[in-house]
Amino acid sequence: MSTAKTSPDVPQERLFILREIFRGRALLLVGVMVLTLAATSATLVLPWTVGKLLVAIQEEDGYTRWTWIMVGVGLGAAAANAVATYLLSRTGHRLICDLRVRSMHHSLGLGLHAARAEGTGNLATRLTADAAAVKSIVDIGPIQLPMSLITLVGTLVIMGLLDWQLLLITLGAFLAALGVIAVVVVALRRKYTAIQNEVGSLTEHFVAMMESLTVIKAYRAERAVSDQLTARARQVAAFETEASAMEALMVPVINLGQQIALVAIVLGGGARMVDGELDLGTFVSFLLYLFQLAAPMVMAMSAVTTIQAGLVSRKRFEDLFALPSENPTADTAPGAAPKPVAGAPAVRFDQVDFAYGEEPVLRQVDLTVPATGLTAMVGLSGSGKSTVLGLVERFMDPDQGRIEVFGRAAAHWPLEALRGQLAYVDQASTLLRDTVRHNLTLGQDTPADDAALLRALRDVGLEEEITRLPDGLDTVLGGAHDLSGGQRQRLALARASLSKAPLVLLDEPSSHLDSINEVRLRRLIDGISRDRAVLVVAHRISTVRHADHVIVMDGGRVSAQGRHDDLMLTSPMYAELVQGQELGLSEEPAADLLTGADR
Ligand SMILES: Nc1ncnc2c1ncn2[C@@H]1O[C@H](COP(=O)(O)OP(=O)(O)OP(=O)(O)O)[C@@H](O)[C@H]1O
Repeated sequence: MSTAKTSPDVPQERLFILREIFRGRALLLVGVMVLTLAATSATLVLPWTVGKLLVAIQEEDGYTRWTWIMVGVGLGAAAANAVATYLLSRTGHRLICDLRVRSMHHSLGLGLHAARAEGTGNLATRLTADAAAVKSIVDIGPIQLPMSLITLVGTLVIMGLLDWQLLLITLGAFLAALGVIAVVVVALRRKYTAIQNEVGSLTEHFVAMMESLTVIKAYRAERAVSDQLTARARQVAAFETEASAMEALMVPVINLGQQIALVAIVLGGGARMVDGELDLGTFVSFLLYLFQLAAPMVMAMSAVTTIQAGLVSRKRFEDLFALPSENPTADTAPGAAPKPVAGAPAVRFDQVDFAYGEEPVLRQVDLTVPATGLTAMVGLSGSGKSTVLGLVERFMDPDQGRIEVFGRAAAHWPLEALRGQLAYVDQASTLLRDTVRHNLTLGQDTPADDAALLRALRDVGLEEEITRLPDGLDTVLGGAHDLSGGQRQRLALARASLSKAPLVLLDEPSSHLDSINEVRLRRLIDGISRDRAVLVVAHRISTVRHADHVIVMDGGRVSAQGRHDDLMLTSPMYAELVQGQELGLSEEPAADLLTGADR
């Protein structure tokens, strides 16, 4: 089955943020809870101590003691709150670091199709905006929310104990406000989802455009591209403004509820005080609790809205982790030794069909690449040549048919072992933004020494150019010291030549090479193919003329296979390709230009 178009039913793993941060840290959880409770209790007790202080002042007895108690309670609450917040924040940073590491690890393990579909920018947003939003759940969830809820409930209980009739009046005044807030919270969740998706999409587009900066500048498209990005940024801003409008409703609605309650209580409570049913201390304490009621409500509301945004980001992490990774040991028979079968061809395709989407790209492809020697694959652009290489690498799996690598079904090779048999130069000659040395030794268990690296560079005519770089082999490529297209291609070839892999896959390795370097390349390939298999995709017939075996692709099918001379007689398609190429080419275009040393 093709991994390109199917998304297997991967059970979505829930990410329990709080469970993750407290896993194995029970003591920390207990500590945070005790501190939070202490801070909340102190806040709750404070207005009661004010009442006591008032009475003490009235009775001129013990007010110094109550003043000290008030100061102690206030300082204690502040200290407990600060320590709990610090402990939690420190743990939160660890969680975010773990989440980032897990995201990067999972992104690197994704199949190529899934990674491309998700998009670089969108994946990068997980490390930035999404991680920050999840962190806010940690900062707020275990402290601000419980503290505000405990304070709220505790305040209501104390108010009820002070005077239940006044409490009923208070609740009535706040009821309508809470109804409005519930509706707003639900709507906000939807808005935050839209915002975070749109931010991911904006980042994705921005990264893609920055990667195409050369072309954008060459075609003076900065304004047009900037307009496109601006439209997306405005869409984000529009969503954010709508969310802000909803958030802005919350505090005034709570304040309105509080003011209505205040008027009702001053009227009701005042009348009862005049009648002597209510003493001054209780009335003042009740009023203080009423004023204190709005703060935990606002705190709880702001915690709920921030947590909503964090939960949307948590879902985005869950979605990422649910994307299927490449299966490193798909279908591997237990105990199967990942070794090539002696005497088997390097590659064999048997009736292979493949499609990236609906439209078939390869149809009933049968081909063989011998275990040693040079096999060339030719065909018009879009005929499926790179797709064949991608299937050998198992970047995708075929829809139908069987692919064997060194005598074993590709699907039965553990992925690492399979790719250990292959050296690959992709069409873009991709290099890492890293040193020349790391680029050359990529994937080598024991990195080759400098002498071997320089020899490989000499073989592709790059030794002098690399040693001239400011840090030689340790120069970082891609920043201030970039290479030309042809130099990149030659460096990628040197990397492949340094690999000990028994099968070398080259996707148009000469497209950027001048005639001198093309001759060098041909010699390099001849050398490698003496005792290994080389499968080269090439448009230049000069590269394939000497091949031991030629595969001709046409519209996703193998139209012919054989030696050059035979194909010239039997394959009109091949003959046409060769004639088209020969118009402007001599047999050995620039062999004479090579210096004695090069030869
Ligand atoms: N990642 C992809 N997603 C969808 N379709 C793709 C993808 N890669 C290639 N194709 C399509 O598959 C077909 C074969 O592409 P492929 O790159 O294998 O051809 P090719 O023979 O190597 O072409 P060229 O010589 O131009 O490099 C083309 O029609 C192409 O549009």
